[in-house]
Amino acid sequence: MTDRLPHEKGFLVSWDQLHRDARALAWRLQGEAPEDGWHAVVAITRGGMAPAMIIARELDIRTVDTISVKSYDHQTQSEPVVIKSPDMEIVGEGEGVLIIDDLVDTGRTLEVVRKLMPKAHVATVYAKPKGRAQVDSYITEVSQDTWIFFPWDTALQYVKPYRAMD
Ligand SMILES: O=P(O)(O)OC[C@H]1O[C@H](OP(=O)(O)OP(=O)(O)O)[C@H](O)[C@@H]1O
Ligand code: HPA
Ligand SMILES: [Mg+2]
Repeated sequence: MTDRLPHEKGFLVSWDQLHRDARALAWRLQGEAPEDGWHAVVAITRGGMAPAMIIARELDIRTVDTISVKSYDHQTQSEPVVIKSPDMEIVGEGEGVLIIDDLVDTGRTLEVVRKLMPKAHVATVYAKPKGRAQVDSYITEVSQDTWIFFPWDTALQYVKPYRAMD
């Protein structure tokens, strides 16, 4: 995290916006489905779980699994590691499988996930330029110096009127 902050810009995503963007992604993925459809969704925990649920609902996919990737600080470990895998008997090499995450930033998380399921279709709701090549589908691109604030990390709060800040 320390190498990513501070960011010049902040992009605040509300639950409503996330729902709409995840549904837009589901619509796109429906159009990209193989002939016999997508048969499973794998959410990258934790941020991928909310969009994965919305997409699984829209595409009527009942087989939903998770993969957990832990990213370490540069100084302690340079490679993110998989600390929980999906059921490999179900996902195989990833054929007909959708891998969902909330966003791709540097692409390091997806690099590890792709190694495990090289034939899967990888989709994120948001994408930054550095990691874009790691995703097959996404909805909204933001610049590399933008930090995306997700609704589960934020809260509505009172703000002072402009005049009170003089
Ligand atoms: O493209 P990258 O540079 O690898 O970054 C993107 C990943 O980082 C965030 O997850 P994080 O590891 O912070 O965990 P979380 O989903 O549990 O919040 C985000 O949800 C992506 O999974
Ligand atoms: O822009 C971001 N927002 C939230 N989590 C993240 N993890 C990597 N980049 C981001
Ligand atoms: Mg994540």
